Amino acid sequence: MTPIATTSSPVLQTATQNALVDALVEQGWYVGREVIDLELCDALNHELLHRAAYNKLDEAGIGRGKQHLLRKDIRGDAIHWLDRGSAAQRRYLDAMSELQQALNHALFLGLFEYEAHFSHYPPGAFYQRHVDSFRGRANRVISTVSYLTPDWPSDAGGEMVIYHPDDSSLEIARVVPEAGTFACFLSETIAHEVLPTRQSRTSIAGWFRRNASLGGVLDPAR
Ligand SMILES: O=C(O)CCC(=O)C(=O)O
Ligand SMILES: [Fe+2]
Repeated sequence: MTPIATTSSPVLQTATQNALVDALVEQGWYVGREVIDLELCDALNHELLHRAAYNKLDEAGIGRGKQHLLRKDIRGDAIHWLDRGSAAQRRYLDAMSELQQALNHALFLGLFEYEAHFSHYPPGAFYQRHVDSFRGRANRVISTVSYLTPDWPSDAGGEMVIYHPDDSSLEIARVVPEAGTFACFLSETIAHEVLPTRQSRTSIAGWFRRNASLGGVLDPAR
């Protein structure tokens, strides 16, 4: 009889974590293909598509707290914040907290929290060029994106463009949003955008944060 496996394979291999840390230090960004466990991507993808089909997503906006605005001309995705509500979410968030420890250990970043949301971009949706954190209010320190759609066709659009940290008009990478691919970059310095997608596009965007609360004013996560 085959013994039943008691441990599942790691979501992010140690070698991947090491390569990621090196790339962040050297260039401020990392992209790896086939690095997130595909079974996990599949489970997360189904959860997100189910929510999309039953209208259980919120239209995404820009800005946080009281400055939150809906701007379809800037971003067209619909989201759901991860809440540990499924085994797949828990496995993903546990892997991100392992990555948080590795980043803190190697880079002394003092990251203390991770927030993440599912994103569904319907056909035609995009997210214009932006940075995820504003200088001087560096609560979001490192951005992560995991892609969930299997077999992304080469003519489907929806790539994430990464721009040069010193020249935000200079394109340095184009990331195909295919299941298994994981991207990670410095939230304050790396501008990026999502090109218009021609088919439904699924992902999880997340941020390792530092606490930026000042003078007793609570810094809202969202
Ligand atoms: O989905 C992506 O490729 C990037 C999404 C993004 O930039 C964001 O949600 O801030
Ligand atoms: Fe972003």
